[in-house]
Amino acid sequence: MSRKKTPRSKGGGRASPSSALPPGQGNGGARGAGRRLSPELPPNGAALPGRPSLSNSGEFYDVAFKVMLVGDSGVGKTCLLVRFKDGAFLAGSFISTVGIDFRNKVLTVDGVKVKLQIWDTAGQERFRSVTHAYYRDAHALLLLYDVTNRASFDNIQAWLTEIHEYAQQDVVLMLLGNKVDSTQERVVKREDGEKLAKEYGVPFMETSAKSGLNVELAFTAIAKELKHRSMKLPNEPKFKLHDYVKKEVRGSGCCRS
Ligand SMILES: Nc1nc2c(ncn2[C@@H]2O[C@H](COP(=O)(O)OP(=O)(O)OP(=O)(O)O)[C@@H](O)[C@H]2O)c(=O)[nH]1
Repeated sequence: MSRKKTPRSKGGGRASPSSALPPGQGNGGARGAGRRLSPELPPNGAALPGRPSLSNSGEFYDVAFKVMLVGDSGVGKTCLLVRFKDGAFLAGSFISTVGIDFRNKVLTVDGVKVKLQIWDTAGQERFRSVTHAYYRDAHALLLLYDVTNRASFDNIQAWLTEIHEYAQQDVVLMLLGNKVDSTQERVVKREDGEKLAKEYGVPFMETSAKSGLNVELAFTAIAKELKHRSMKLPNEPKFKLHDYVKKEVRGSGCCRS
């Protein structure tokens, strides 16, 4: 993914929220004005039962969901996505996202191929009107703050207000405190994040796009929840996202990076 994320430079046009791509052509950013997303992502996220689709990376998937990364500028949304998608960390000078961009990744969840179409939004205020339009189609939102930036944590309430205003009522939401590798610069305690998450009833974990801590877990947990919601078998026990996160989450500890 290019660090300079302008709608034009990413491939010739910002994707419209109501625009669309044919099944299996969604990878690689908000390209191709006029192509629509909706056929690929039905409202409940499920693909047609028994008819796996083929993503443009050549991978088959059974269900597809749209996930959005939101939070203040600089909290690490792009880096989190790049870490998850490519296993790499974007170090160096910070170039802010312009508008919105996306990447696809197919995960196997309990034997089911789940495609996540992950939208990376610009955190800067001036792009809010662009990103608001995308909330309504999102099945899940990962809301990030930066543990080294108090303001990004204080702004979480405002983000939640925005989410309640623009996203679907049943959207899957998770709060992430990113950059926990920066132990010296940390100003937001883990307990503060936990308390806020509890107050709003959302699952919480701390992450590091730099070290990779809990990055895979955050996306896997979301994928599991969405898959269980859309494909629950009659006798299957209900998947409990909060419990799963609590059980699986790894602390940053002193030396894990
Ligand atoms: N130490 C550390 N730095 C990080 C981490 N994640 C991101 N960064 C750095 O933080 C800066 C901002 O990261 P981005 O991923 O571009 O932030 P963003 O949230 O996408 O910002 P916008 O595009 O403006 O919304 C970059 O310099 C990254 O290298 C992390 O986990 N640890």
